[in-house]
Amino acid sequence: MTNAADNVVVDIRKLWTVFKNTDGEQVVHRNLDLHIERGEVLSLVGGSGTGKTVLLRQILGLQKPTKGVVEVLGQAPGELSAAGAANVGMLFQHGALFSAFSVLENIAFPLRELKLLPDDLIRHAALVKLQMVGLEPQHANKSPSDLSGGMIKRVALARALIMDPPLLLLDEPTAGLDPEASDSFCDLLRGLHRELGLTVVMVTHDLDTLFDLSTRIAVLADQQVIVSGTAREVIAYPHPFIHEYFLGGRGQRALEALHDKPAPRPEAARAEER
Ligand SMILES: Nc1ncnc2c1ncn2[C@@H]1O[C@H](COP(=O)(O)OP(=O)(O)OP(=O)(O)O)[C@@H](O)[C@H]1O
Repeated sequence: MTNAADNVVVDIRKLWTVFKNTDGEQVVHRNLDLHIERGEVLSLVGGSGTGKTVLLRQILGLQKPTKGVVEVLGQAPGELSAAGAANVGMLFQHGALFSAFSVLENIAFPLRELKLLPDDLIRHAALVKLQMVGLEPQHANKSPSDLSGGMIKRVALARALIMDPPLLLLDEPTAGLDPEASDSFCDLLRGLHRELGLTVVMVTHDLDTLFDLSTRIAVLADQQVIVSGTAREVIAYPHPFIHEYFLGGRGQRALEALHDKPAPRPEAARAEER
């Protein structure tokens, strides 16, 4: 029988994040707990400055907690070996492609940096990922400047997936995309989550993306996760931020769309039913 703890991909316990600035100390996270299980698409929402991006950076190992524990698959992310760092893929908000590199060189970059595989294998792996994100082989030699916003996101996603990470972090995945490109990128993410059995942690301000992809939503306010659950559970929680965020005009419109379709569910739960 599988122990519930074996399924925990991200384990955050009693996390404190404190920055020293000109006005003194700023406490961003106070005793924050968050556990994310295999197969979840966990979305972080919260007001500006509540520490969503800092939390993603801590899961990626780019920033250390002031106090407390952040573990990915049982290890502190900052202490992972180069091969262990392959456990986490990150899609940055603006794609963050290298402009001097071709599409294929961008996708291959993390694998090339590892210096473990010969060039032809790296090229093959990058071409597989190009196809996986819905791009054609003829896009391989293009420069990022020749691509649309939607295509840049796809290339950045292919690069984030090049090492086959079990955990994918998404920072505003649909920001800057028009509604059609945004829907199509959500469809791609949903398909990859299902097919690859990924665990996903996402920060988004876009309510359509939030409701479309999340299996669980965690709300950051008052330096903590004040509630986490399905969209319906979170919206029912009495807190001024939640009221303003979800029940304002924008939230109401997204909610009406939500009522028309079934809630997304974790891939792990679906797999157990098979
Ligand atoms: N390296 C740093 N040094 C000092 N302060 C920082 C640092 N990184 C983040 N902060 C501060 O921590 C707070 C949380 O930042 P963060 O970027 O995580 O917010 P956020 O929830 O992602 O906000 P937004 O939704 O506006 O992007 C902000 O007040 C920010 O100025």
